[in-house]
Formats: sequence, C-alpha cells, structure tokens
Amino acid sequence: MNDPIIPKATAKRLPIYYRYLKFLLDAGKTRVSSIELSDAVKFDAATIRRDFSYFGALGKRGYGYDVASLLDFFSKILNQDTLTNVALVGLGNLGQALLNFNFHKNSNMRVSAVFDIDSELINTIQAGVPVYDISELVSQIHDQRIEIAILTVPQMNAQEITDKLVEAGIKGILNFTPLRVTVPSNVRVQNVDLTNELQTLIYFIENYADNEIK
Ligand SMILES: NC(=O)c1ccc[n+]([C@@H]2O[C@H](COP(=O)([O-])OP(=O)(O)OC[C@H]3O[C@@H](n4cnc5c(N)ncnc54)[C@H](O)[C@@H]3O)[C@@H](O)[C@H]2O)c1
Repeated sequence: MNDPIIPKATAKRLPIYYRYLKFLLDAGKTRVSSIELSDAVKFDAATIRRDFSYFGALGKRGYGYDVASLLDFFSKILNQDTLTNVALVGLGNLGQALLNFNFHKNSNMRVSAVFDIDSELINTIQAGVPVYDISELVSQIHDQRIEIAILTVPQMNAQEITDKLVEAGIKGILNFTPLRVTVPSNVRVQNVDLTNELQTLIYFIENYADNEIK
C-alpha cells in the first residue's frame, strides 16, 4: 500500500490519535465517535473527521469509528509494526535524559547506538545501550542499518556531525541543537526547540482569551 500524501498538520496529530486509540482498545472499547475523540485529544471534531478522511477512514453515522481497525491502520502508517532503531549523537545532559527515557514505553522505536567523544563514556553501556567513539559513526550506522538520528551535540559540532550522518546514509535527523543544519533534499530534519515552545506558550497565554487558544 502506498502511504497517502497528507498535510503536515495532520501528520503531526497522528501519534496523538494513535496513543488515544491504543488507550481505548486497552480499556476494552470497540468504537469511538469523533466527538468523544475530540473531547479526549482536544482537536475539534471537524478536524478529526477531515484528518481521518485523508486515510479513507470514514466513520459511520450513529456508529463512529471502529477502534481496532483504526488503530491497526494508524499503526501501519506510523510504522508501529516494525522496530525502528535510532542513533543518539552526544551523550551530555540532554542526550542522557533522552536515553533514559528511550521512547520504548509507548512505541516501537528505541535508541540502539550512542556516539560521543568523551573517553569516559566510549565503550561503556549506558541505560542498556552501547556507546561508540564518534569515529565509528559511519560504519556503525551503516552496519546496524540505522536510518534516524537524534542530534544532541554542542552547536559548533552540529554541521560536521550532520555531514557524517548523511555520509552514513541517515534519512532523518531530530535536531536539538540551535543550528539549522544543511542537508541534501533526501534527508529530513525535524528541529526541536524547547525555548521556542515555551515562548509560544507564553505568547498565547498573554495574547488570547481562554476560548481562543487552539
Ligand atoms: N532544543 C532544545 O530545547 C535544547 C535544550 C537543551 C539543549 N539543547 C542543545 O542540545 C545540545 C546538547 O546540550 P547539552 O546540554 O546536553 O550539552 P552537553 O555539553 O551536556 O553535552 C554535549 C555532549 O556532546 C558530546 N560531544 C561534543 N562534541 C562531540 C562530537 N564532535 N561528536 C560526538 N559527541 C560530541 C560531549 O562529549 C557531550 O557528551 C546543545 O547543542 C544545546 O544547545 C537544546
């Protein structure tokens, strides 16, 4: 099955739908309406219906959506059926926190290799994951067929490491550094900036009344 082309905003909501549907299934619920979903995930019901329609998932009037089949469908789109190995580059304060979290509670992705330059860390196992010298980055990523990397190195090293990740064949980078790294068009970068998020939150709190915040 070819993945449908969907708007970015819809794609961002998918993991949220997925988590809630999983919660419903675990609670023994077999069907859900867009209104109920809307109450739980805080997107309006029309948005949910439009999002689902991109996937051809059309709820039945008076019945809603079938939880199990929707979940099965989303889990395929989100690649939950296969385990995704992720590389973490830079095991400092932020890298350590992400490694300890390690995503595995709710999903099928995990950090399987860590890279750093710190001799105290290299060749140790941290939170169950081996730490390699950065000089092994290209060979390990290639051998382990890792396609996704998380970048938590100092800003000044970000582009140099990105170039190595690209050389190793990485397809996506979750970039926590403040640098907007340059990559070829076949590599996707997702920037995460908690300062921006916090500033946006403060802006909305200060500029909009309760019922206008979306
Ligand atoms: N996006 C956010 O919201 C956010 C929040 C905090 C930090 N950051 C950014 O994340 C990055 C890491 O922050 P931190 O506080 O963990 O820093 P840190 O100094 O604690 O950790 C950096 C780690 O990278 C390693 N390192 C340095 N050069 C390297 C190289 N060439 N190859 C591999 N590893 C290398 C260091 O040995 C260290 O373990 C910084 O760029 C920081 O600006 C972003």
